[in-house]
Amino acid sequence: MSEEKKGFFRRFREGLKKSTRGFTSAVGGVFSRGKLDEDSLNAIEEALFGADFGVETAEEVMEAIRKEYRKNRDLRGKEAAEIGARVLEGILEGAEGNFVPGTNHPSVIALVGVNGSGKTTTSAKIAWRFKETGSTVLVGACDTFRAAANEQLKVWSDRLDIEIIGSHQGADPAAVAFDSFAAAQKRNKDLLVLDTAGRLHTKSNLMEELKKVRRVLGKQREGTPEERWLVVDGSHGTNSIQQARIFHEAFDLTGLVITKLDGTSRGGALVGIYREMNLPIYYVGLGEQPEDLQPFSVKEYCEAIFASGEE
Ligand SMILES: Nc1nc2c(ncn2[C@@H]2O[C@H](COP(=O)(O)OP(=O)(O)OP(=O)(O)O)[C@@H](O)[C@H]2O)c(=O)[nH]1
Repeated sequence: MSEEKKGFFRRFREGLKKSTRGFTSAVGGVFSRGKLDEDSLNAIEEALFGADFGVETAEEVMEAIRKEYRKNRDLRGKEAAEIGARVLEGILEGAEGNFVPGTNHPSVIALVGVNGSGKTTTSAKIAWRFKETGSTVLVGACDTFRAAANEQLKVWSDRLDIEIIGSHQGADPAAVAFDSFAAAQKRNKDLLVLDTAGRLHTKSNLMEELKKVRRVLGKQREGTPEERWLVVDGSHGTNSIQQARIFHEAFDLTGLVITKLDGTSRGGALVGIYREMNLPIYYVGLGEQPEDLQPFSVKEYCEAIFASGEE
Protein backbone atom coordinates (compact mmCIF):
# COMPACT_ATOMS: atom_id res chain seq x y z
CA MET A 1 0.00 0.00 0.00
CA SER A 2 1.38 3.45 -0.87
CA GLU A 3 2.40 5.83 1.93
CA GLU A 4 -0.28 8.27 0.82
CA LYS A 5 -2.96 5.60 1.02
CA LYS A 6 -1.75 4.46 4.43
CA GLY A 7 -1.93 8.07 5.61
CA PHE A 8 -5.49 8.29 4.37
CA PHE A 9 -6.56 5.11 6.21
CA ARG A 10 -4.91 6.30 9.39
CA ARG A 11 -6.64 9.67 9.23
CA PHE A 12 -9.99 8.06 8.59
CA ARG A 13 -9.56 5.72 11.56
CA GLU A 14 -8.21 8.43 13.86
CA GLY A 15 -11.05 10.78 13.02
CA LEU A 16 -13.67 8.12 13.47
CA LYS A 17 -12.19 6.85 16.70
CA LYS A 18 -14.24 9.20 18.88
CA SER A 19 -17.23 8.40 16.78
CA THR A 20 -16.78 4.71 17.37
CA ARG A 21 -15.56 4.93 20.95
CA GLY A 22 -19.06 5.11 22.37
CA PHE A 23 -19.94 2.06 20.38
CA THR A 24 -16.91 -0.02 21.25
CA SER A 25 -16.83 0.93 24.92
CA ALA A 26 -20.49 0.00 25.20
CA VAL A 27 -19.74 -3.53 24.06
CA GLY A 28 -16.89 -3.63 26.54
CA GLY A 29 -14.41 -4.84 23.96
CA VAL A 30 -16.57 -7.91 23.49
CA PHE A 31 -15.56 -8.09 19.86
CA SER A 32 -11.92 -8.44 20.80
CA ARG A 33 -12.59 -11.12 23.42
CA GLY A 34 -12.92 -14.78 22.64
CA LYS A 35 -16.07 -16.84 22.26
CA LEU A 36 -19.42 -15.13 22.38
CA ASP A 37 -22.26 -15.99 24.76
CA GLU A 38 -25.79 -14.67 25.31
CA ASP A 39 -24.53 -11.83 27.53
CA SER A 40 -22.05 -10.59 25.00
CA LEU A 41 -24.65 -10.82 22.22
CA ASN A 42 -26.98 -8.68 24.32
CA ALA A 43 -24.15 -6.17 24.89
CA ILE A 44 -23.57 -5.94 21.14
CA GLU A 45 -27.26 -5.44 20.54
CA GLU A 46 -27.46 -2.66 23.11
CA ALA A 47 -24.44 -0.90 21.64
CA LEU A 48 -25.88 -1.13 18.13
CA PHE A 49 -29.08 0.52 19.27
CA GLY A 50 -27.16 3.17 21.20
CA ALA A 51 -24.95 4.22 18.29
CA ASP A 52 -27.80 5.81 16.36
CA PHE A 53 -27.67 3.45 13.42
CA GLY A 54 -31.44 3.33 13.38
CA VAL A 55 -33.58 0.36 14.35
CA GLU A 56 -33.61 -1.26 10.92
CA THR A 57 -29.82 -1.35 10.61
CA ALA A 58 -29.26 -2.47 14.19
CA GLU A 59 -31.72 -5.31 13.68
CA GLU A 60 -30.20 -6.43 10.39
CA VAL A 61 -26.68 -6.54 11.84
CA MET A 62 -27.85 -8.36 14.94
CA GLU A 63 -29.87 -10.87 12.97
CA ALA A 64 -26.84 -11.79 10.87
CA ILE A 65 -24.64 -12.24 13.94
CA ARG A 66 -27.25 -14.31 15.79
CA LYS A 67 -27.87 -16.46 12.73
CA GLU A 68 -24.19 -17.32 12.57
CA TYR A 69 -24.07 -17.88 16.34
CA ARG A 70 -26.95 -20.38 16.09
CA LYS A 71 -24.90 -22.35 13.59
CA ASN A 72 -21.62 -21.99 15.43
CA ARG A 73 -21.59 -21.66 19.23
CA ASP A 74 -17.83 -21.17 19.05
CA LEU A 75 -18.28 -17.91 17.16
CA ARG A 76 -15.67 -15.42 18.31
CA GLY A 77 -16.08 -11.70 18.86
CA LYS A 78 -13.73 -10.89 16.04
CA GLU A 79 -15.78 -13.00 13.62
CA ALA A 80 -18.98 -11.31 14.78
CA ALA A 81 -17.36 -7.93 14.12
CA GLU A 82 -16.50 -9.07 10.61
CA ILE A 83 -20.09 -10.13 10.03
CA GLY A 84 -21.28 -6.74 11.31
CA ALA A 85 -18.89 -4.87 9.02
CA ARG A 86 -20.03 -6.93 6.02
CA VAL A 87 -23.73 -6.34 6.69
CA LEU A 88 -23.08 -2.62 7.09
CA GLU A 89 -21.09 -2.58 3.86
CA GLY A 90 -24.07 -4.16 2.12
CA ILE A 91 -26.44 -1.55 3.52
CA LEU A 92 -24.11 1.24 2.40
CA GLU A 93 -23.65 -0.14 -1.08
CA GLY A 94 -23.74 2.76 -3.49
CA ALA A 95 -23.10 5.33 -0.76
CA GLU A 96 -19.60 6.20 -1.88
CA GLY A 97 -19.60 9.37 -3.95
CA ASN A 98 -16.77 10.07 -6.32
CA PHE A 99 -16.49 13.58 -7.63
CA VAL A 100 -14.09 14.86 -10.25
CA PRO A 101 -14.54 18.23 -11.94
CA GLY A 102 -15.86 17.77 -15.47
CA THR A 103 -14.78 19.47 -18.64
CA ASN A 104 -17.48 22.11 -18.52
CA HIS A 105 -15.40 24.86 -16.84
CA PRO A 106 -16.43 25.43 -14.23
CA SER A 107 -18.03 22.42 -12.60
CA VAL A 108 -20.20 23.84 -9.85
CA ILE A 109 -20.83 22.46 -6.38
CA ALA A 110 -23.38 24.31 -4.24
CA LEU A 111 -23.30 23.48 -0.55
CA VAL A 112 -26.49 23.90 1.45
CA GLY A 113 -27.51 23.02 4.99
CA VAL A 114 -28.61 24.47 8.30
CA ASN A 115 -26.43 27.01 10.05
CA GLY A 116 -23.43 25.60 11.81
CA SER A 117 -23.42 22.35 9.86
CA GLY A 118 -20.00 23.20 8.42
CA LYS A 119 -20.72 24.62 4.96
CA THR A 120 -18.19 27.45 5.06
CA THR A 121 -15.32 25.33 6.30
CA THR A 122 -16.29 22.52 3.94
CA SER A 123 -16.26 24.94 0.97
CA ALA A 124 -12.70 25.95 1.85
CA LYS A 125 -11.60 22.37 2.44
CA ILE A 126 -13.01 21.15 -0.89
CA ALA A 127 -11.39 24.06 -2.70
CA TRP A 128 -8.06 23.31 -1.06
CA ARG A 129 -8.26 19.60 -1.87
CA PHE A 130 -8.78 20.24 -5.58
CA LYS A 131 -6.24 23.04 -5.72
CA GLU A 132 -3.69 20.65 -4.21
CA THR A 133 -4.33 18.12 -6.93
CA GLY A 134 -3.84 20.66 -9.68
CA SER A 135 -7.35 21.97 -10.42
CA THR A 136 -8.10 25.67 -10.61
CA VAL A 137 -10.79 26.61 -8.10
CA LEU A 138 -12.91 29.56 -7.05
CA VAL A 139 -15.17 29.83 -3.99
CA GLY A 140 -18.27 32.06 -3.98
CA ALA A 141 -19.29 33.50 -0.60
CA CYS A 142 -23.06 33.30 -1.00
CA ASP A 143 -23.68 33.15 2.75
CA THR A 144 -24.58 36.79 3.04
CA PHE A 145 -26.51 36.37 6.28
CA ARG A 146 -23.61 35.76 8.59
CA ALA A 147 -21.05 38.56 8.29
CA ALA A 148 -18.46 36.22 9.77
CA ALA A 149 -18.92 33.67 6.98
CA ASN A 150 -17.32 35.98 4.43
CA GLU A 151 -14.56 36.83 6.93
CA GLN A 152 -14.07 33.15 7.69
CA LEU A 153 -13.68 32.38 4.00
CA LYS A 154 -11.19 35.23 3.65
CA VAL A 155 -9.08 33.78 6.46
CA TRP A 156 -9.12 30.35 4.80
CA SER A 157 -8.40 31.93 1.46
CA ASP A 158 -5.29 33.68 2.82
CA ARG A 159 -4.17 30.64 4.71
CA LEU A 160 -4.65 28.15 1.90
CA ASP A 161 -4.19 30.45 -1.04
CA ILE A 162 -7.70 29.96 -2.40
CA GLU A 163 -9.42 32.50 -4.65
CA ILE A 164 -12.79 33.70 -3.44
CA ILE A 165 -15.53 36.01 -4.63
CA GLY A 166 -16.42 37.87 -1.45
CA SER A 167 -19.73 39.46 -0.52
CA HIS A 168 -21.12 41.85 2.04
CA GLN A 169 -23.72 41.12 4.65
CA GLY A 170 -27.24 41.49 3.35
CA ALA A 171 -26.33 41.11 -0.33
CA ASP A 172 -28.58 38.96 -2.49
CA PRO A 173 -27.10 35.43 -2.41
CA ALA A 174 -28.33 34.76 -5.95
CA ALA A 175 -26.48 37.86 -7.19
CA VAL A 176 -23.28 36.66 -5.53
CA ALA A 177 -23.78 33.23 -7.11
CA PHE A 178 -24.27 34.92 -10.49
CA ASP A 179 -21.08 36.98 -10.13
CA SER A 180 -19.11 33.99 -8.87
CA PHE A 181 -20.15 31.87 -11.84
CA ALA A 182 -19.38 34.66 -14.31
CA ALA A 183 -15.95 35.16 -12.71
CA ALA A 184 -15.20 31.42 -12.72
CA GLN A 185 -16.16 31.21 -16.39
CA LYS A 186 -14.09 34.23 -17.28
CA ARG A 187 -11.08 32.90 -15.39
CA ASN A 188 -11.61 29.46 -16.92
CA LYS A 189 -11.71 27.70 -13.53
CA ASP A 190 -12.14 23.95 -13.29
CA LEU A 191 -14.32 24.19 -10.21
CA LEU A 192 -16.60 26.68 -8.47
CA VAL A 193 -17.71 25.94 -4.91
CA LEU A 194 -20.61 27.97 -3.55
CA ASP A 195 -21.08 28.46 0.17
CA THR A 196 -24.67 29.36 1.03
CA ALA A 197 -26.50 30.59 4.12
CA GLY A 198 -28.21 28.44 6.70
CA ARG A 199 -30.45 31.32 7.76
CA LEU A 200 -31.71 34.57 6.29
CA HIS A 201 -32.23 38.14 7.46
CA THR A 202 -35.45 38.76 5.66
CA LYS A 203 -38.64 36.89 6.29
CA SER A 204 -38.31 35.33 2.90
CA ASN A 205 -37.93 31.64 3.13
CA LEU A 206 -34.47 30.12 2.96
CA MET A 207 -35.75 27.46 0.61
CA GLU A 208 -37.15 30.11 -1.76
CA GLU A 209 -33.77 31.81 -1.70
CA LEU A 210 -31.99 28.58 -2.58
CA LYS A 211 -34.42 27.97 -5.42
CA LYS A 212 -33.64 31.44 -6.69
CA VAL A 213 -29.88 30.71 -6.62
CA ARG A 214 -30.56 27.64 -8.71
CA ARG A 215 -32.83 29.52 -11.12
CA VAL A 216 -30.29 32.28 -11.65
CA LEU A 217 -27.41 29.88 -12.23
CA GLY A 218 -29.57 27.72 -14.46
CA LYS A 219 -30.15 30.71 -16.72
CA GLN A 220 -26.41 31.24 -17.01
CA ARG A 221 -25.88 27.62 -17.94
CA GLU A 222 -28.57 24.99 -18.03
CA GLY A 223 -28.46 22.50 -15.18
CA THR A 224 -26.06 24.58 -13.07
CA PRO A 225 -25.22 23.98 -10.25
CA GLU A 226 -24.97 20.34 -11.25
CA GLU A 227 -23.75 19.25 -7.81
CA ARG A 228 -26.10 20.18 -4.99
CA TRP A 229 -24.80 18.76 -1.75
CA LEU A 230 -26.35 18.90 1.67
CA VAL A 231 -23.86 19.41 4.49
CA VAL A 232 -25.10 17.51 7.54
CA ASP A 233 -23.68 17.75 11.05
CA GLY A 234 -23.07 14.07 11.86
CA SER A 235 -23.23 14.71 15.60
CA HIS A 236 -26.91 15.63 15.37
CA GLY A 237 -27.74 12.02 14.79
CA THR A 238 -30.89 10.96 13.05
CA ASN A 239 -32.53 14.31 13.93
CA SER A 240 -30.97 15.59 10.72
CA ILE A 241 -33.20 13.44 8.56
CA GLN A 242 -36.19 15.76 8.69
CA GLN A 243 -34.04 18.75 7.66
CA ALA A 244 -32.51 16.74 4.89
CA ARG A 245 -35.97 16.02 3.46
CA ILE A 246 -36.86 19.71 3.40
CA PHE A 247 -33.65 20.65 1.59
CA HIS A 248 -34.13 17.80 -0.84
CA GLU A 249 -37.59 18.98 -1.72
CA ALA A 250 -36.43 22.53 -2.40
CA PHE A 251 -33.05 21.95 -3.96
CA ASP A 252 -33.20 18.48 -5.49
CA LEU A 253 -30.01 17.35 -3.79
CA THR A 254 -27.46 15.21 -5.57
CA GLY A 255 -25.19 14.31 -2.67
CA LEU A 256 -24.22 14.57 0.97
CA VAL A 257 -21.28 15.70 3.06
CA ILE A 258 -21.34 14.51 6.67
CA THR A 259 -19.24 16.65 9.01
CA LYS A 260 -18.02 16.38 12.60
CA LEU A 261 -17.79 12.61 12.67
CA ASP A 262 -14.71 13.09 14.84
CA GLY A 263 -16.55 14.63 17.75
CA THR A 264 -19.46 12.34 18.32
CA SER A 265 -20.46 8.93 19.52
CA ARG A 266 -23.43 9.05 17.16
CA GLY A 267 -21.49 8.34 14.00
CA GLY A 268 -23.95 5.57 13.19
CA ALA A 269 -26.45 8.23 12.12
CA LEU A 270 -24.67 8.43 8.80
CA VAL A 271 -26.22 5.07 7.96
CA GLY A 272 -29.74 6.24 8.79
CA ILE A 273 -29.28 9.39 6.75
CA TYR A 274 -28.03 7.43 3.77
CA ARG A 275 -30.84 4.88 4.02
CA GLU A 276 -33.42 7.63 4.07
CA MET A 277 -31.91 9.88 1.40
CA ASN A 278 -30.28 7.32 -0.82
CA LEU A 279 -27.80 9.93 -2.02
CA PRO A 280 -24.06 9.40 -2.38
CA ILE A 281 -21.88 10.66 0.45
CA TYR A 282 -19.01 12.53 -1.16
CA TYR A 283 -17.01 13.62 1.85
CA VAL A 284 -16.88 13.19 5.60
CA GLY A 285 -15.49 15.73 8.06
CA LEU A 286 -13.12 14.15 10.56
CA GLY A 287 -11.64 17.28 12.13
CA GLU A 288 -11.00 20.97 11.65
CA GLN A 289 -7.92 20.86 9.44
CA PRO A 290 -8.25 21.05 5.64
CA GLU A 291 -6.94 17.51 5.21
CA ASP A 292 -9.55 16.25 7.70
CA LEU A 293 -12.19 16.39 5.01
CA GLN A 294 -11.88 12.98 3.38
CA PRO A 295 -13.66 11.22 0.55
CA PHE A 296 -16.11 8.81 2.08
CA SER A 297 -15.02 5.20 2.08
CA VAL A 298 -17.67 2.58 2.84
CA LYS A 299 -15.08 -0.07 3.64
CA GLU A 300 -13.06 2.16 5.97
CA TYR A 301 -16.15 3.40 7.73
CA CYS A 302 -17.51 -0.09 8.35
CA GLU A 303 -14.16 -1.44 9.48
CA ALA A 304 -13.57 1.52 11.78
CA ILE A 305 -17.01 1.13 13.34
CA PHE A 306 -16.42 -2.56 14.03
CA ALA A 307 -12.76 -2.17 14.96
CA SER A 308 -13.59 -3.76 18.34
CA GLY A 309 -11.85 -1.16 20.46
CA GLU A 310 -8.43 -2.15 19.20
CA GLU A 311 -6.11 0.84 19.42
N1 LIG B 1 -14.53 18.82 14.77
C1 LIG B 1 -15.02 19.22 13.59
N2 LIG B 1 -15.46 20.49 13.44
C2 LIG B 1 -15.95 20.87 12.25
C3 LIG B 1 -16.02 19.98 11.14
N3 LIG B 1 -16.58 20.65 10.10
C4 LIG B 1 -16.84 21.91 10.54
N4 LIG B 1 -16.47 22.06 11.83
C5 LIG B 1 -16.61 23.24 12.70
O1 LIG B 1 -17.99 23.58 12.83
C6 LIG B 1 -18.15 24.96 13.04
C7 LIG B 1 -19.23 25.50 12.10
O2 LIG B 1 -18.75 25.40 10.76
P1 LIG B 1 -19.11 26.48 9.65
O3 LIG B 1 -18.39 26.06 8.44
O4 LIG B 1 -18.93 27.85 10.14
O5 LIG B 1 -20.67 26.20 9.49
P2 LIG B 1 -21.71 26.85 8.47
O6 LIG B 1 -22.61 25.76 8.04
O7 LIG B 1 -21.01 27.61 7.42
O8 LIG B 1 -22.53 27.84 9.39
P3 LIG B 1 -23.48 29.10 8.96
O9 LIG B 1 -22.63 30.04 8.18
O10 LIG B 1 -23.94 29.67 10.29
O11 LIG B 1 -24.62 28.58 8.16
C8 LIG B 1 -16.78 25.58 12.82
O12 LIG B 1 -16.21 25.85 14.08
C9 LIG B 1 -15.99 24.48 12.10
O13 LIG B 1 -14.61 24.55 12.36
C10 LIG B 1 -15.54 18.63 11.34
O14 LIG B 1 -15.58 17.76 10.46
N5 LIG B 1 -15.05 18.31 12.58
